[in-house]
Amino acid sequence: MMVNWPSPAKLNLFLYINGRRPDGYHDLQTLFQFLDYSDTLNFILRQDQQIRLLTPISGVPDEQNLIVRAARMLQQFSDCHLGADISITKILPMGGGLGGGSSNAATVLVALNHLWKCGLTTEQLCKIGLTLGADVPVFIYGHAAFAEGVGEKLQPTQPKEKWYLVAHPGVHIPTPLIFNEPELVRNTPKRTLTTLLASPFSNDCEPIARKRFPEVEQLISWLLEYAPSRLTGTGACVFSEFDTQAAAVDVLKQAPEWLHGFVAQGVNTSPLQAILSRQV
Ligand SMILES: C[C@@](CO)(OP(=O)(O)O)[C@H](O)COP(=O)(O)OP(=O)(O)OC[C@H]1O[C@@H](n2ccc(N)nc2=O)[C@H](O)[C@@H]1O
Ligand SMILES: Nc1ncnc2c1ncn2[C@@H]1O[C@H](COP(=O)(O)OP(=O)(O)O)[C@@H](O)[C@H]1O
Repeated sequence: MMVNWPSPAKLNLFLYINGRRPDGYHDLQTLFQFLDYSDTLNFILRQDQQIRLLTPISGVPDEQNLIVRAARMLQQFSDCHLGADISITKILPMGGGLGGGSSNAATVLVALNHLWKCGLTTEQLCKIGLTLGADVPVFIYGHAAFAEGVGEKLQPTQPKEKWYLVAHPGVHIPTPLIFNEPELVRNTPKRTLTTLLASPFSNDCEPIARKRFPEVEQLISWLLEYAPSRLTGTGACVFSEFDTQAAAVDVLKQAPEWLHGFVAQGVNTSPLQAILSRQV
């Protein structure tokens, strides 16, 4: 039987930038939660070592696609002699701060580690994943988490599983553009998780995204009339939080034509984790 492997989105429920490291990367404190809204991957094993992506993603050459890169990395680190034909049904907007690319890489690492019987531990997979992107480890880890460092120091948490209206302003914000911005606040003091959870949540990247991208400003201003709303990651997506699905759907129904979005629930166990535990 062919198994569908989910590759969920994430939200950064809060994101604070505490400093810049000598290598140029930024030290963060962020709260990751998954969305029950996922791309879907399928794998057909090959007896040769070829990795083929049967459903190329427009604008992303296969050699740069995190799906292909993750599979090759796993082959290298596990000394595996098998290959795979991989296909993806993509529903997550790309470059939107929902972590779709990182999530795809994580699903490939977790699924092929299982299907190829490589036997790598979660820690080993996270180490490989981190070389592909700062957000990959949390998707492998599979639990909502408070993250520090560049996102690799993870501590499980249980934020409330609210309903979200997630909206895309239609602009692409490259992650490096935000991190290279001179006006970015980089000196938010580090706080304990207990303090952070008791304080109002915000995102240090949001003021820059709103200032540089009028579409983001327009979107957040509109949503704030209805519910608490923030940027996720470095953008460009914005999420509004609701206690019920009906309340979120209701606001989406009232939205102007230019607002493109979807409604999904925040979940503390990744849909990928849920499938994996059913496999073993
Ligand atoms: C900040 C977050 C929060 O989730 O933003 P989103 O990308 O999800 O919006 C992520 O950690 C992003 O992770 P990811 O998108 O994987 O970033 P990477 O590919 O590793 O890095 C892209 C570029 O962003 C900058 N970068 C990234 C992460 C970080 N902590 N500090 C940085 O300065 C670096 O210039 C790096 O070359
Ligand atoms: N499988 C993939 N899915 C999405 N994007 C990918 C993939 N492989 C490589 N990329 C590249 O990674 C970039 C960031 O994608 P994504 O992870 O969706 O955004 P973000 O990090 O903003 O949440 C894309 O613009 C694309 O060029």
